[in-house]
Amino acid sequence: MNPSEFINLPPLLSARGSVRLPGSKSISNRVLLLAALSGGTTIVRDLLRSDDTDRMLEGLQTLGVTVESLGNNAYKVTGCGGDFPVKNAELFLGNAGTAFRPLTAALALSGGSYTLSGVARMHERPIGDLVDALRGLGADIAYLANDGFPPLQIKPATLSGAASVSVRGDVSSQFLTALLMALPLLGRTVTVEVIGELISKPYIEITLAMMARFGIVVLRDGWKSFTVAAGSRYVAPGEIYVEGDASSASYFLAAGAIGGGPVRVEGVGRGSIQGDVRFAGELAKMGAQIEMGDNWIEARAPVNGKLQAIDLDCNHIPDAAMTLAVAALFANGTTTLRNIASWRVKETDRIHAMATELRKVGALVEEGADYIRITGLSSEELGVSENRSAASILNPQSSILNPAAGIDTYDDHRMAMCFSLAAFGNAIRINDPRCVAKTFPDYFTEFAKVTQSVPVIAIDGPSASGKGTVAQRVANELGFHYLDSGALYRLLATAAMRDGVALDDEVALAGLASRMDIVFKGEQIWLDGAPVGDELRGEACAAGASKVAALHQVRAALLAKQRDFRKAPGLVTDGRDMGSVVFPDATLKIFLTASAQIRAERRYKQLKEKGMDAKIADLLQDIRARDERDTQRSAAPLQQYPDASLLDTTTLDVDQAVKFVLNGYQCKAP
Ligand SMILES: Nc1ncnc2c1ncn2[C@@H]1O[C@H](COP(=O)(O)OP(=O)(O)O)[C@@H](O)[C@H]1O
Ligand SMILES: Nc1ccn([C@@H]2O[C@H](COP(=O)(O)OP(=O)(O)O)[C@@H](O)[C@H]2O)c(=O)n1
Repeated sequence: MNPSEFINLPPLLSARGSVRLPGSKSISNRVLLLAALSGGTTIVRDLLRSDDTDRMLEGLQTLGVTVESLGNNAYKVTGCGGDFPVKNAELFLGNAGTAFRPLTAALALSGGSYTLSGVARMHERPIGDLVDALRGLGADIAYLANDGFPPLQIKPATLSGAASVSVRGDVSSQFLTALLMALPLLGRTVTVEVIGELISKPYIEITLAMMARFGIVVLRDGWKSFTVAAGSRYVAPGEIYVEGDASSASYFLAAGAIGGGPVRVEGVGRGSIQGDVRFAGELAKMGAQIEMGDNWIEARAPVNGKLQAIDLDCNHIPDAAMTLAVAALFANGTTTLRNIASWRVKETDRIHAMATELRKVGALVEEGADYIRITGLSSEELGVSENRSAASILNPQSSILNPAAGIDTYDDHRMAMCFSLAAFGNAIRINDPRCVAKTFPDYFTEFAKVTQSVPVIAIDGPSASGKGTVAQRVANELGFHYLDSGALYRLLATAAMRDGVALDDEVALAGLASRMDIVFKGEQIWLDGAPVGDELRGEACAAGASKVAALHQVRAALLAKQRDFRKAPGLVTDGRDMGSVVFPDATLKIFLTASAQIRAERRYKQLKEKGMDAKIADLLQDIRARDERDTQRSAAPLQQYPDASLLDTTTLDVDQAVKFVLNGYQCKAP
């Protein structure tokens, strides 16, 4: 993990498309262990390849189990019938709870000497309740650091023959899962009594369903006790398919609900054994339109475009509930997610992490021991009309996120994936995005495929080529916002001259650039509370602008200010580096030019119309000087980049130029 890495997500306009989900982590790791504990071979298809499943695969291989890759996420596991060939081993299991807990139980009952360790966070995640239960069966397990926490030392033991064992169910359901999966190794009847209210019950359903696929029927009394009968042995099912990950589905379904949709996930559906498919039903309670087939689910925005807050007990969807917390940003009202105490002992303290990061994007959040309450930004507060899409409800200007700071992800894959949804409100930076490798290494690529960012038309070119005129006309035609980026450099030159800052004092100019308070109101521009007059359009100001624009720190200081203009439904912008630096992912890039002579004549006419004095020869000289400076500087020089279309207006009128851009956009628009 490299916390200094980040991914910048552009502001998103809509979501549409379909995603084939990676295999479920919970099912993958259970299947691998059960296949290893079985007699015979199992072909596992659609296995998830991720950090957590890699830890389980490595662990099993270290224990002498043969696992062969068949390609295309298929593996052949040759089971050892519960008797691991390697009797002395050290296992490192990263932060994979679904590997650590079940392996602890299986190894404790298997008669070898093993140490199990993980990353620092794994050593903070409690395991005492499982160890206590295993000790109740006679297992010899010692804590190598702190009591109740990994790392662990397991030694061969004389097992006690106890007919029943109890385990707490209210901290992590993985303790019960681990015990149940290991009990058939004892070869006698044992009953597990659950103490306390069992949390995350759907994960126990997955455990029972998987054990059944491997030939073991667990007798149960509701959620209170579970019995594995004498003579139960795991039998390899031959071939088994891993379902798509239902928790991973939640991000895409929420994207469909927030960004219009339809977004379809393939790999889970009505026939799924994973509890997290019930997330779709909870999203429907927020107003989303949901359709479901045996092996797919599809989500769209509510009919009226607005998600509604909910008050929900999330015991049945502990992981996917995190997605609801971020969806709550886009809902009217206050959402309360209850019964989520288990969030506190996951990859990180998820209640605290979620609260901290949601506040960064402007939400009002209340954090409790086992609940979180989130108030997003309602359309009433923002004056958004009824028929706008849900994505427009979160007004980007209301966001208090400092893009340079970004969203922290706490080495928690779900934090990273959840917060990608916040980009429906505003551009967002996600720190350490590679933590998604825990369960979904290609997440951001897949997310980009089904989301459409707010479109940008970037028009770059030399002075007086007609960029501003064409850009404004195109913006009007499309109903998009318009940014005259040159105005920012002109305003900086104006402010510098006003404050007596030298036009080559890079540090002072960069400071001034980041402090400037700029408001565009139609044709009128305000700088630090005062309207700016026609002097902004004069060549003296333009020459000053071109000088300050050559300074790297100035350009860096103005970068975020320019990107802030990218708002739904779209942006048309003109300048020198719009397509190359400021909006490199622009939908359409145009390099607009004309001969220097024509440009000087146009500028002359333009200045005359404004009643300003000028001479064509002087203007031609100024334009050439500026062209030279703008193209030769090292910071974001003016150039026609290969991905920009050339539009030479020397012999074109404005209407023709506008048509060229509109046609180009129509061909590229999402
Ligand atoms: N294709 C064109 N043909 C003729 N005149 C144009 C054309 N495009 C723009 N103009 C005129 O040239 C002048 C300079 O255009 P402007 O948009 O200010 O250029 P820039 O933003 O590139 O400096 C404006 O008065 C505009 O009406
Ligand atoms: N994106 C931009 C826009 C303007 N600029 C600088 O700011 C100066 C004035 O820009 P402008 O767009 O207002 O100038 P004109 O093209 O309208 O003459 C340019 O000569 C550039 O040096 C820039 O460097 N990058």
